Amino acid sequence: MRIYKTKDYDEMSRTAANIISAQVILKPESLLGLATGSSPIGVYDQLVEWYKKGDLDFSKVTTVNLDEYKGLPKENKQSYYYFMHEYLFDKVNINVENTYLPDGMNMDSEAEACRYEDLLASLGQVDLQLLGLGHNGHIGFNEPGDVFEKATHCVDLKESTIEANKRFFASADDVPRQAYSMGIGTILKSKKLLVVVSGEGKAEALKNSICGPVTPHVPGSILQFHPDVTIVADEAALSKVPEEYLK
Ligand SMILES: N[C@@H]1[C@@H](O)[C@H](O)[C@@H](COP(=O)(O)O)O[C@@H]1O
Repeated sequence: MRIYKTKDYDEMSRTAANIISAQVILKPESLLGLATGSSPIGVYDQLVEWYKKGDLDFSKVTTVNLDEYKGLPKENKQSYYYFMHEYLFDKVNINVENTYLPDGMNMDSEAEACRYEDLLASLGQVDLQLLGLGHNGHIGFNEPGDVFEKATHCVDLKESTIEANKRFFASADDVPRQAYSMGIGTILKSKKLLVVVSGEGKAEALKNSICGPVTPHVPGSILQFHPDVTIVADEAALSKVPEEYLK
């Protein structure tokens, strides 16, 4: 596990964007795993800026997203489909036919989970998966629980996640109660994982993910078992991680 400590959110975003840029430059036909939430917005902004300068070409890139709210149509501004278009897909030269997310409007949970997992399998190994970390240690929408979910599944969101994400909605009542998410097993199949974490509010979850026991009660702790993980986090997020882990 490599850990890069940055001064703040902006430096975190630039550092992670550099890693993604290197991936796309070295392998233009990369399969990228993408994430949503406030953590990766700065990364996408930076990638768009470099694209506009002519430094990046996304024309051969394919993308898969970690998760999507169940029940939100694509045109809903809080859907992850909308988010990805707003922050990245509509701003770079990616072929949108090569961008994939779970279909939040498929109400048949089992069918949608199978469809997405099969689709992922058909696309092959993800070269680099970008991840954020939830306040309760979740990755994707894999909430703390008694088992690590292997494959894409429908998740009942925890109250703490609904609370954390309600800032994007008019009220907590508007936050969907369920979501589709890649499983922990799906995420671990990626060649590389790149995790961006910012702010004091994530310090406990990040410490538990890096230094704590590997347990499904802290889904992020599974990162310790992946052979190629890079964590880019700011000082505030790393404030509870002992120095010896940062060498
Ligand atoms: N499903 C997303 C996750 O993929 C994200 O990593 C997490 C953290 O979000 P944020 O970056 O906004 O703190 O929350 C959401 O629930």
